[in-house]
Amino acid sequence: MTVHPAPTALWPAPHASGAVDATVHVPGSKSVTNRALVLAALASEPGWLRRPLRSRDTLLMAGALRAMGVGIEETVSSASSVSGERVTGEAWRVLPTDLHGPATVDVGNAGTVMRFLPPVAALADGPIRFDGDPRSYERPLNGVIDALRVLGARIDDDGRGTLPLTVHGAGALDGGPVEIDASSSSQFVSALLLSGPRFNQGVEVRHIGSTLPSMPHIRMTVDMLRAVGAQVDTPESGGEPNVWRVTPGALLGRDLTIEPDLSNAQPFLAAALVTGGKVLIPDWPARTTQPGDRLREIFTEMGGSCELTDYGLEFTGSGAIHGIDVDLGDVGELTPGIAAVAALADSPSTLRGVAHLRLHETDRLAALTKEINELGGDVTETADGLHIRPRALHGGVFHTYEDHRMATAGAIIGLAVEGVRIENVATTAKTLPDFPDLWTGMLGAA
Ligand SMILES: O=C(O)C1=C[C@@H](OP(=O)(O)O)[C@@H](O)[C@H](O)C1
Ligand SMILES: C=C(OP(=O)(O)O)C(=O)O
Repeated sequence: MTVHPAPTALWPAPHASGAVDATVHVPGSKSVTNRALVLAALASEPGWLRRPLRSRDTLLMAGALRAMGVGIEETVSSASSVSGERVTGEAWRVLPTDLHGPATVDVGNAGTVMRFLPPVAALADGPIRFDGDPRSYERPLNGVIDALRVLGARIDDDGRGTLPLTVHGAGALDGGPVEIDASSSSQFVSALLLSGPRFNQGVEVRHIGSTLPSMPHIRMTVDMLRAVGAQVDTPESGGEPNVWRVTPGALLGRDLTIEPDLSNAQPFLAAALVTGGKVLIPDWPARTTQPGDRLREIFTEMGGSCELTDYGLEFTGSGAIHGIDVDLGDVGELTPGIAAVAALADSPSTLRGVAHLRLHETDRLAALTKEINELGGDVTETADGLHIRPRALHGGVFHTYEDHRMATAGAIIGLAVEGVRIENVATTAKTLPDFPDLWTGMLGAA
């Protein structure tokens, strides 16, 4: 069993003594696993998730669905990997049921749980109370709460548009058309679409805000809905801009093998870039809606090169790291890792389009600025991102603010800067509990 440091412990981030050369098996995608759990729970027949991510966010999702009556059995099974190999791993069998309360849901600080489940709870029979970490009280939920009320749900909250709240499920929801401003989180749109097939009239979601972040995650929702038999009309399929329509209907139970989490592959690819080494990520999908796929292009522009084969993605650093000017609005969750690499580059970087990161696990723009600058860096916040002017950095404590991606960003810097100590590396358990072991394993292989 892996022993992780106590939450407040300082983890000495390993310094790379040479170029890394490693194969890293990255566990399943958080975003795919949590969507697959919701869709399987709403289906009209049992389904399978193979190689699901087992982390805090996905266990909270599974726990919440179980609390509403869904059966989720954890077994070990054999399945085909993306590259066609037979691999043995965990599998979850999901047994849908009539959802019911009373139940209490702990969302932790998982955006996917706090946004995707209130619409599910509206379909349950009985009260479902939602609560979570202190930070979950600060993350916006108004888009989901207001929309559900328009669609016919009864919700008790304290009027701030955040947790805690109770959804008084009536066993069914009218559904129909609704307008929302999803500029603070794409998860508002995904949440309403995922449960939409089970609403009496389906749902028509019209986004009326100025910007809409994380479009690949909305495409992931649409693709996964279609894969379980839902009919979804989107702007991309000839519909109106910013309007998504889901037709009411039963969902199929599927047998789904979960892709590796490409955003969690980021620190390992960054290690190849920073050390001028080589990292192979098996099972990188040839086609995916995961935002992490953009790393092939972004990290290539920053100095690396990559080759996608049937086996996976091989990423090679050249020894040089270049700055970048990039809009990350579509792929905001990649920002901390890109900022870390940019702080080590040979030219300045501008990261744009990510104002909504101030409402993520922590205010990521403030946290990255403070922590990189405390190591001697020169980062300034802009209205919608960061300016990063690389400078020689020194060791010190890198605080993580209970944000998994801050911890992995600090580890990237630690590869190149001696004496970086990460506060609470255990926070990576949100999506990648094995991070410390995978990281030292990668370096041990160097
Ligand atoms: O739907 C999803 O699975 C996610 C959507 C994005 O949220 P935002 O649109 O709130 O950034 C992303 O940052 C988050 O990590 C996962
Ligand atoms: C923003 C993130 O998570 P969440 O699903 O909690 O929004 C993230 O993982 O970077």
